[in-house]
Amino acid sequence: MLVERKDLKNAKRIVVKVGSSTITHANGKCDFARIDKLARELADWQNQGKEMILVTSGAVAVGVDRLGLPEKPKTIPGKQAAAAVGQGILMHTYEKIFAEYGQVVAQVLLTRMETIDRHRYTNARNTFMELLRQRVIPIVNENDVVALDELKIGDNDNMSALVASIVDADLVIILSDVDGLYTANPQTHPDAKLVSRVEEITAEIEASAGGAGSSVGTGGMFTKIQAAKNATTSGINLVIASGSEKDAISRILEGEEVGTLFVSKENRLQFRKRWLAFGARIMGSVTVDEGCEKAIKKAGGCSILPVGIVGVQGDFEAGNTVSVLTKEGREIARGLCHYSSEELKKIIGCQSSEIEDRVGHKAFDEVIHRDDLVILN
Ligand SMILES: Nc1ncnc2c1ncn2[C@@H]1O[C@H](COP(=O)(O)OP(=O)(O)O)[C@@H](O)[C@H]1O
Ligand SMILES: N[C@@H](CCC(=O)OP(=O)(O)O)C(=O)O
Repeated sequence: MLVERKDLKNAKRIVVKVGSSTITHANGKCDFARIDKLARELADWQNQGKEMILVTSGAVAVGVDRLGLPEKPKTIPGKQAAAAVGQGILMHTYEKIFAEYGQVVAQVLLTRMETIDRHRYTNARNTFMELLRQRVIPIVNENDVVALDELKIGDNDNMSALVASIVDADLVIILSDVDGLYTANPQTHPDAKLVSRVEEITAEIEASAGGAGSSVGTGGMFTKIQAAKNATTSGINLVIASGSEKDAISRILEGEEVGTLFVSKENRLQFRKRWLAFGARIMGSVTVDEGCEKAIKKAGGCSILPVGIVGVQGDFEAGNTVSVLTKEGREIARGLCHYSSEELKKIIGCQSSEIEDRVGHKAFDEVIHRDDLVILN
């Protein structure tokens, strides 16, 4: 069933991305009024039980201003130095303003490594989940200071889709200096029309997306379309709207027709399970006993606990995908394993309460959580 605007009211976990142009004035100084409104809206929705995550750009722009540079540096070290200066100012500003609304925030700096390396991916996910559990709003940016060129995500539009997939968000809202996707770049085509709904990202839509419209923006509409593609394929809806539009976040979450909605086609769980079943690289296997086999196969399904495991094969890391085998060696399921093969060998057949003593830490009670488990026919 295709998503309608009113369905966005049900979004529980929401990633909001703001571009440099949204939170800074044209001269690169912080736009406090805008940041204040943003923080107030996010804190208010958080108070109503939603889980909000902010992805914010602006470190370079703010750093350029603080360093008194005439323009954005062209060299990588120049940009990294500006980001190092600006990121602190950005966080200081958010921390102060969110504190006024009684909202605790956390800085999360990510690089592309967190997508490539499943161990880091899992670690990042665990940290996000813990922050959300403690009702903290994570404030995310790329770790520009250390991200090397080839290991850079490069833009926060793609970062917002990535964060949404890491935390299994329901919705991404990208706030920009433009009020959505137009049929052509509105800066060069004044008669271009706003598109309010996109069900399929066609070649024509991709062609209509040009580069950054402002001197501080990075990817323009192009990277927003890339983000929309990633999010919607992963089963996550995405809206692009204007950061200067009054109460844009609230109006979107109330189901109003604001900006452009990119509709997710796939059911998120199905997509993840499909990926697990057919896309992921199988790095090893765990053998389970009959009781465990029955438990994971019954309707609703159970997670795999250490007590049901009788064997571990291969050499894999926490976060890798593994096969689940019967004692006869038949593959009955695949799933994302929370523990490495080395750790698993220490907890075979034991109670979850013993994990910490045997492994030295306990990230999860489950070896494979049922949400990360696909049962094969
Ligand atoms: N088809 C399009 N529809 C809307 N905006 C577009 C389109 N093609 C290019 N753009 C440009 O993309 C800009 C938004 O991207 P950008 O400047 O990077 O903002 P941000 O800092 O929010 O990421 C708009 O101001 C606009 O000039
Ligand atoms: N990480 C960079 C921003 C990169 C980026 O995507 O910028 P923007 O196009 O303004 O969202 C920074 O904080 O300056």
